[in-house]
Amino acid sequence: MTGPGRFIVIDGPSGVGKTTTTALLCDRLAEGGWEVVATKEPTQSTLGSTARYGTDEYRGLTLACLVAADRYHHLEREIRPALAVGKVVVCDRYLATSLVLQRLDGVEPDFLWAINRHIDRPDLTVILTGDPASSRARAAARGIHSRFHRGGEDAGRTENDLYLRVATELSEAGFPVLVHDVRDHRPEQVAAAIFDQVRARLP
Ligand SMILES: Nc1ncnc2c1ncn2[C@@H]1O[C@H](COP(=O)(O)OP(=O)(O)O)[C@@H](O)[C@H]1O
Ligand SMILES: Cc1cn([C@H]2C[C@H](O)[C@@H](COP(=O)(O)OP(=O)(O)O)O2)c(=O)[nH]c1=O
Repeated sequence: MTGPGRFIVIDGPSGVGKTTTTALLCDRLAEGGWEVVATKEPTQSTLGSTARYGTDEYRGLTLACLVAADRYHHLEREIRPALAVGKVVVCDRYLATSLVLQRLDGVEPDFLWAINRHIDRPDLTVILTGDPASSRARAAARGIHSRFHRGGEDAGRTENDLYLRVATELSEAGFPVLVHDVRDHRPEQVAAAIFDQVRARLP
């Protein structure tokens, strides 16, 4: 339960279109009269910036705990207060990112679940998947600051496959999950498809 508001997460591989989709989805929700908060992880706090720009310095268990700490801070300071007053919170990256990237970093899933045990369960987690070559190329064109996203198409395929596995894992843990393959669809088409699913969960 997340209070009177609704908590929606958009997650998936780097370059797949999370940020673009989040913005378009928020526009549609706002047009529909909902009060919307668009947010992302890592956050812009000191903890979040350290995680986002520190993936060469911080690794494995250290990075896993850092992003989990940023997540709890995010929940306390931003997400829960917005949900408490009935807003729709749309968050770009959340638990699924940790289950994928920290696992690629050698951290055991049990540990990841344990340190994330007290986070809020989103009303819907949307996992975007797509052609790994396209996603990696878009991420590269935009500029890459993360150690996890420097690999080429093969690394992109591994990341994409792991998101599919994590989608199943989240479902089995009781998280409502929607997997959406972006294919060669335009961002507006992706947002429209997701909007219908999100709207069905709104008050
Ligand atoms: N469906 C799409 N088709 C073509 N280009 C896209 C699509 N979605 C996003 N892009 C472009 O790809 C790049 C990465 O998108 P972005 O939303 O930042 O991805 P992410 O947040 O998942 O890393 C951006 O330049 C964006 O304009
Ligand atoms: C939320 C999160 C981020 N991170 C780190 C590593 C990621 O590469 C980075 C995400 O940075 P970000 O700038 O969001 O990447 P992109 O623009 O490609 O979506 O933050 C984790 O390692 N685990 C997490 O759970």
